[in-house]
Amino acid sequence: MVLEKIHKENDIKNLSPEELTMLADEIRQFLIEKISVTGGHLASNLGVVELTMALHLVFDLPQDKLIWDVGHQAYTHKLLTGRKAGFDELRKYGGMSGFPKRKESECDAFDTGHSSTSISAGLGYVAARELQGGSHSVVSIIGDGSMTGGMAYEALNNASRLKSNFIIVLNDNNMSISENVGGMSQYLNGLRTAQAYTGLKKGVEDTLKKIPGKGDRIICHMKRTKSGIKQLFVPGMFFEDMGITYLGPVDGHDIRKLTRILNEAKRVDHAVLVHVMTKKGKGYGPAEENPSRFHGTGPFDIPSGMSVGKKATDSYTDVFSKVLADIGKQDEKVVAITAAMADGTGLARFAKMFPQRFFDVGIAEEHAMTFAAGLAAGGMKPVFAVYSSFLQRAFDQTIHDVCLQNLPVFIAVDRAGLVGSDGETHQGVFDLSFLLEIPNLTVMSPKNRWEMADMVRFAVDFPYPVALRYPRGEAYEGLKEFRTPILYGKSEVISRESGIAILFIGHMSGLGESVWKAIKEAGYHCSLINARFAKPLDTELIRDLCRDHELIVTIEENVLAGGFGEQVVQYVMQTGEKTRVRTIGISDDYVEHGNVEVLRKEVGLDQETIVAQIKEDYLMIKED
Ligand SMILES: Cc1ncc(C[n+]2csc(CCOP(=O)(O)OP(=O)(O)O)c2C)c(N)n1
Ligand SMILES: CC(=O)[C@@H](O)[C@H](O)COP(=O)(O)O
Ligand SMILES: [Mg+2]
Repeated sequence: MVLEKIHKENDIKNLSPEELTMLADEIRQFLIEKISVTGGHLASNLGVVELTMALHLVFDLPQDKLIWDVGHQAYTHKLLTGRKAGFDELRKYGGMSGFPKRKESECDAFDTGHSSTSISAGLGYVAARELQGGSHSVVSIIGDGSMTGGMAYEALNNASRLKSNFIIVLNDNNMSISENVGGMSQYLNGLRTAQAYTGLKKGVEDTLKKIPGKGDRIICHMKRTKSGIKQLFVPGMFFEDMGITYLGPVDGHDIRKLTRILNEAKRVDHAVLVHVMTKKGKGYGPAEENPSRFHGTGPFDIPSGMSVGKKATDSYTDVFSKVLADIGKQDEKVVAITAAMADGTGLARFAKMFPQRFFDVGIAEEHAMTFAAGLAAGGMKPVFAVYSSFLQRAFDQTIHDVCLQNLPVFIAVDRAGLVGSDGETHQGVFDLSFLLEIPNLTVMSPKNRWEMADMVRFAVDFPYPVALRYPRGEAYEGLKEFRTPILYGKSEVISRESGIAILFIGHMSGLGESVWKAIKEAGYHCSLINARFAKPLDTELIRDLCRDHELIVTIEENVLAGGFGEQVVQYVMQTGEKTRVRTIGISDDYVEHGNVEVLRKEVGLDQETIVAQIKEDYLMIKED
């Protein structure tokens, strides 16, 4: 096995050309076997095996810096930098991350998880090198999907003025998670197909050259003109016109060609973009046929590609997807927007049924939010479905474009709460904090699958900005018997007693219910309340609880700072009531990757910890 010769970075440089070919095959086999067990981002990784090998052959790590965009495609990089053993524990709690992590290896130059950051980070590294007089290479590797994100263009705009080498590798597989969209994607397509005209170009150039005295001038003029024919002579004009040298396109599965072009790129004394064409899912039939399905996958059966494990009941996303599609049939004003997450958010169903009213804007959350605001101002009912952690990108637009104008945009905040194996970059644990501070915005969250359906209907018709937050995974099926209509700003009383009150928000329902049962079994009086709205707070109910409860316990899967519980604390303090409030949530830290149940226990969002805390608090209250 050639892979066994790789123990650390740069070991790959000792291999013969034949061994390199064998290594590429072995890496693919290794990734397929490991990911079929642990799950992970398979298709993107299979696509960049040779590209990563070439980068490791040409550059010296850790001195040279490789910056991976998103970072979901860095598995081969991990393998080539001595982390083979980590794949058994990939994305598990305490195990190896699925993304580059500086704390994991000095060969990981920059932490990522969200898209379109690599060119900015690379430029920062270049500026630091210039200021400190270094001579190492800096290489940002960005996919064509990530090139739809605004940050990439902001960075390119800056990169054009560089006076020293900076290499941008554009890994173009013609795919985002789903099919890539938009003008840049079309442009790259054009460059790929222009490749086919190389022979024609050469022929035209040769013929023109033969015109005595004038041929060279004509060619020169054509290269300078703005006309479309220039494309024939200067591929990558878009980049070239910005002052960024364009090299390629090159076959991303040919190690020899890749190393040659990367060495060429190293010699450029300013920013240079190397256009590499790869195949997402390369080397594994089911992933080549359906790269979207294998973009991020759970465990699967290798021969068939079928998922293994139990078929989950409907997730919150499934409920959202079905109800929205249903609403779409009745209300032609409803339009749906995604920032490149049609499958993940469940909007693919709506897209299929109402293609005219569906917009995939690319990985452009900021634009998506303002686009939704425009749609609302123009008389439509926009629903922007977005993962909680990616919504962080659109914070200003939520305030400036949506809420300041009080426009009826429905923000469907998926993956709110702990998401699990993607880790720190993807945990949706900040949205309550950054949404609750925004005037005019209503924030709600459902306790179970039925309430999810009711809330989607409520939110679509709500005439002002509204965010509906719900988690990744199976929708809770408990508390089914409680289904009172959703009333603006009103919570739902599940059990009203005295003494201790448990006030949960959204999917903390199951945990809240079990804590409530345990507290009652321990002999305490205890009320159980489903908050439903994090904003506005149901102040009437809270005031009422304060009359005969000594302790209110809030439970949320969000950071405590600025979260739901803090709003309750603040309100109770302002009323001057003596009731104590204990806030349960995530403390001031990032939560790493791992199974969600394990993570909940780690952060203290589990029955045992909460019950112990309540007993301790209550005892203290009684002693006072
Ligand atoms: C800000 C942000 N929005 C959405 C995502 C989800 N996401 C992860 S990878 C990906 C597609 C990236 O496409 P590309 O860069 O072409 O890489 P490929 O998977 O094709 O290798 C998307 C949309 C993200 N990581 N960050
Ligand atoms: C890398 C990335 O950002 C996405 O692929 C993400 O991992 C998808 O997460 P879900 O599995 O929750 O859809
Ligand atoms: Mg791509």
